[in-house]
Amino acid sequence: MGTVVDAPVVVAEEVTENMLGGKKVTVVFVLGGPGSGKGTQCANIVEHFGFTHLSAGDLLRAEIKSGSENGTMIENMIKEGKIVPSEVTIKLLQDAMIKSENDKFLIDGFPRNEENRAAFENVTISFSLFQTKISPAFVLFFDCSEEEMERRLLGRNQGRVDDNIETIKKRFKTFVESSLPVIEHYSSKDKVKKIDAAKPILEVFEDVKAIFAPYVPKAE
Ligand SMILES: Nc1ncnc2c1ncn2[C@@H]1O[C@H](COP(=O)(O)OP(=O)(O)OP(=O)(O)O)[C@@H](O)[C@H]1O
Ligand SMILES: O=c1ccn([C@@H]2O[C@H](COP(=O)(O)O)[C@@H](O)[C@H]2O)c(=O)[nH]1
Repeated sequence: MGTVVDAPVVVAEEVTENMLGGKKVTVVFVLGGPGSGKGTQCANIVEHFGFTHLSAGDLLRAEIKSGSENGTMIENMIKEGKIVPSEVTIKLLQDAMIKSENDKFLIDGFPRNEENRAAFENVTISFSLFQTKISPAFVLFFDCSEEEMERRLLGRNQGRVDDNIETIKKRFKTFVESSLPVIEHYSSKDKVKKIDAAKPILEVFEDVKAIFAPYVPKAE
């Protein structure tokens, strides 16, 4: 039998807030039901306010395409409207944030349940003798009726495996049971900015613009 050696204890000199890959990051969570218009509005925010858009769903779909060992599991979860284990999604998000040269991120469609939220906020990222925790500046919540969201998803026509009525119903159920509690959590901390997402795209963006006004990029 070999000798058992304890893992070295690394004592962090400092625990910082929202430091990642040597930069101070601003994170906005973009939440709302399936088809509420999160991706559409994130594209507008990127263009006007210089954020980088990280869609958790897009990262998971890219992971399937890449032939990763998690691909089949992720695809099955998406087809069932279920939530992929936190560690998989958080690793994809963190890697994308570290790789990016930007320091302002829209995290779209995550956290999807309380476990996602706690895992993301409690994860301690260590580099050198520093440790960091990341929490959102605020949560942008797109509020829309299921009737309208269903109409939009059935008309989206992007060939997604989950834009069929059977999976859409499951996604709505997951949203109500698992994702709304996340929004309630941040609401209790006064961090939620709610948008009426049933309005036409340009009108929704007018409301979004008012919220992002403090983030206008500096002129070069
Ligand atoms: N305000 C709006 N009014 C009408 N149609 C909209 C509006 N916003 C988005 N759409 C359309 O609805 C569909 C879904 O929008 P989008 O993909 O932005 O939603 P999402 O919330 O990101 O969805 P998912 O969570 O499924 O990825 C798209 O076809 C989009 O063009
Ligand atoms: O954090 C996440 C984000 C997404 N999923 C799974 O992907 C699909 C599609 O997500 P969209 O945001 O609509 O692109 C979603 O229904 C989940 O199955 C996830 O598990 N975790």
